Amino acid sequence: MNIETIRFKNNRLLILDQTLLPHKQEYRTLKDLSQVIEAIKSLRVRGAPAIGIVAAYGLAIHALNLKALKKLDFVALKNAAQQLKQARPTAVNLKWAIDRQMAVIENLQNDQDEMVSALIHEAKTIHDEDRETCDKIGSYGDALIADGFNILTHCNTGFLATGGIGTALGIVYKAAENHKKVHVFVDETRPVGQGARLTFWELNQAGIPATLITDNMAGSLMKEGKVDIVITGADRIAANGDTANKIGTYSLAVLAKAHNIPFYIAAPYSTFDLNIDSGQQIPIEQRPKEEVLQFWNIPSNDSYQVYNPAFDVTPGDLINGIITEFGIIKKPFEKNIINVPKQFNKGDAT
Ligand SMILES: CSC[C@H]1O[C@H](OP(=O)(O)O)[C@H](O)[C@@H]1O
Repeated sequence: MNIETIRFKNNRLLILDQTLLPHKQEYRTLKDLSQVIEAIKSLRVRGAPAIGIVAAYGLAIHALNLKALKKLDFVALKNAAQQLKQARPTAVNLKWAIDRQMAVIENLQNDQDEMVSALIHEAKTIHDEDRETCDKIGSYGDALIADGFNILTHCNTGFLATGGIGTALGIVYKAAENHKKVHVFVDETRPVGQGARLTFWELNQAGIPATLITDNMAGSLMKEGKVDIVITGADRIAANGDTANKIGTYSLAVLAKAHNIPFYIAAPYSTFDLNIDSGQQIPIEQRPKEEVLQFWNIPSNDSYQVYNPAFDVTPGDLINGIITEFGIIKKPFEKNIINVPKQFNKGDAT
């Protein structure tokens, strides 16, 4: 796939504007901090790893702009970092990437040029690492995919959501690359339609067989025995394996359990938040009511009640395993998640 989701060249940050897909492929230059924050909030760029990467570049762009105005100092960058972290509360990759950026300039506060080049370099490193991480997740996850499998997935977890081939969808790409005949049931993923607009588009671009379904069809497909495995992405994973992901993921996990279908999460280790013990502590983003109303062309009204959480939390006991760049983490998650970097050497997928 040679479509670039995020491009940083000659100190310019461009993103493929995902709010226009699949109808238009248009790049948008993000020239300053407010444009980066707007792009993240409005889902022009979205997907846990992708928003972390763009936020990291965004802080570097902000440092360049401040330097040109002779206003660059550590405190100004700390304020900007806080604003970026608040752009979307659930995906921990955003906080993780920004904290990484702030850590690299912690001891460079007296040298503006050093701070700028360190921020640019670290953002590029985060981007390159994610590209490699996606490849590893794809390879480990491919071990779960048999020839002829029907895979059901939710939301978008492909190259549009990451710095590489993707997480859950990256596994589909790897399986296809390894000449496995796979087919994907794509949940449309209301209300924003990341599945219908983005995943369905990615898979058709790649020539991988895909069938678009509405979210309420998943259960009957499973009952008819048409789904071999469910794999989704994640936005934040607690130390006990409880996982926040796009709204509707929990329903899929319950349905998969009821039909004895394997349910896996695919995510980079940067999506784990070991500061929280369980999913109850994961902040869930509440999004504007208009996202639901506009689908039916219902004009917004202050008196209308609309419930629109962007994510839900799937308890670890409904998850068969978590596919990461270190391998597939199995239960007991409480024990195995914290030991991941030590426990898994390359190729130790279990
Ligand atoms: C690899 S992307 C992870 C995650 O991000 C998406 O959320 P959003 O489209 O709101 O950014 C979705 O939950 C994906 O599973």
